[in-house]
Amino acid sequence: MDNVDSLILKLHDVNAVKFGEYKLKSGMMTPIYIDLRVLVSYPALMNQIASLIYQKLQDEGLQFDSVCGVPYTALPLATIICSKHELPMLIRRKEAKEYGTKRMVEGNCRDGDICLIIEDTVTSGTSILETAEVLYKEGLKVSDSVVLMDREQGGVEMLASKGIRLHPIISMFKVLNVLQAAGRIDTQMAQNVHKFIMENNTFRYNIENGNGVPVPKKPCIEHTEMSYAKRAKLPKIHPLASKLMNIMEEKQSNLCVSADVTSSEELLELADSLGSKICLLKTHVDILKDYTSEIGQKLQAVAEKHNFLIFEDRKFADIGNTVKHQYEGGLYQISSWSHIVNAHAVPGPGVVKGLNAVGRPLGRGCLLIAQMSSQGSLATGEYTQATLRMAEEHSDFVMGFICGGKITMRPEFIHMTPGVQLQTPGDGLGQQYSTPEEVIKNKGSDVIIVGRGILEAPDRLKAAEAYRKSGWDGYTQRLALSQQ
Ligand SMILES: O=c1ccn([C@@H]2O[C@H](COP(=O)(O)O)[C@@H](O)[C@H]2O)c(=O)[nH]1
Repeated sequence: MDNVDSLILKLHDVNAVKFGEYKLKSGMMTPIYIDLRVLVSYPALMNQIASLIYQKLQDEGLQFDSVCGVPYTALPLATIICSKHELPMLIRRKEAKEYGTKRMVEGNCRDGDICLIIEDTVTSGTSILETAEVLYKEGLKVSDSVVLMDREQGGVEMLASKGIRLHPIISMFKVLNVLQAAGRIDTQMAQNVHKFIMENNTFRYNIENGNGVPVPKKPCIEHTEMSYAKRAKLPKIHPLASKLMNIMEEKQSNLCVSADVTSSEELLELADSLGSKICLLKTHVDILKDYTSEIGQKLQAVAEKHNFLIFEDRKFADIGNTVKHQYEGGLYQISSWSHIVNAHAVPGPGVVKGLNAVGRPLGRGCLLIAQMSSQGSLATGEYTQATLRMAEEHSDFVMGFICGGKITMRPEFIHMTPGVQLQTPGDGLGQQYSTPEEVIKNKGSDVIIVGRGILEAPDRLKAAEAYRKSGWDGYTQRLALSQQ
């Protein structure tokens, strides 16, 4: 068990994480409450948390002149860190003294100094912002803040809109997964809390200017549709998802061609001839009868020429150590040429950790298979929900999903849907088809994955254009509908 997992269990033991009906600072009722004020009674826990926070600011390479803990819970944590590592500390007063200097900040500081803010729990981010505003009045700058628990309800986005990067250590989804895995809460409870978090974001994006406006008093449950271009700029988006969304907007294409051909020559020819119509090319490299190691490099050159990304549909599904080898080595050396790969969630988070170890240093991304297009697929219901939680916990590498339609309201994740054809309902082998309009406009997916609808057409280029147009029309209509 890693450090964070054991900490979550200890926090649950001391009642710092509780389930029930509680009221937040904003007035919002919540089924999960994080109460870290009890920590002062547990010095060993205080030290463990202070070490984790210090580790985080080291890992992120944060530069600062002083540290300030948001009063009151984070104050002793900041004190432990500053005392142990001999860092200058500032104390923000909550109320001015009636006498003496009447300063709101205690400690020595110079104009222009950078102050790092430490917080215990973030919901909307307003407590950190209030502290930053007091520090600004003293001439200090605040660019970063580290928080132990992020309730994932819009704090990161709200602070980013005010120029403060928030670095969370533990997400609410991590808490739910660890407690569920340890049998401390049941699936029903995990699902209820998950749903509450997803539906109660305190930050609403302003469609007009792409900036956000905090709405701390009123939960935002009506999720407005954002353009791919706006989503590409979100602070928590995976860099590859951002790149893909920019490509989609630029080429007006949400079409991924599934290049299920068996000769390398045909694969390269297909990539080159359809390149201008697509945002993504999906491969099954193991069906090529004549694969050689140059194919990957040649495909990359075509991808650069036409500005699309490559997605090897490898569907990894083994333990972390094995998928690491499968991704990096063997005949295909997939990590060296494919921007995106996908994985089943069935082995548990180890599969993502293994792929992450190879792919993240190379700037690669991963899609989790949350649902499948084939008849009788077992990837439904609780499995899909658990996949979603796994993605949320590993969003530094997981950029989205293979799914039948939108499965999360989080705009950072990209949804890609296979089983798309304009005419046929199925292929007699279990494949089930929907139209681009159904998938993009009605079901809220982002990318259509089309294989035989294009490959078996008499004129592949003409067919690709028909699918591109149909997918793009679905998207523009969806945007228009959400703004009515
Ligand atoms: O659920 C899934 C996951 C992946 N696929 C893949 O997409 C293409 C679909 O090809 P069509 O010719 O358009 O049916 C194919 O490569 C599958 O392996 C899927 O269909 N469903």
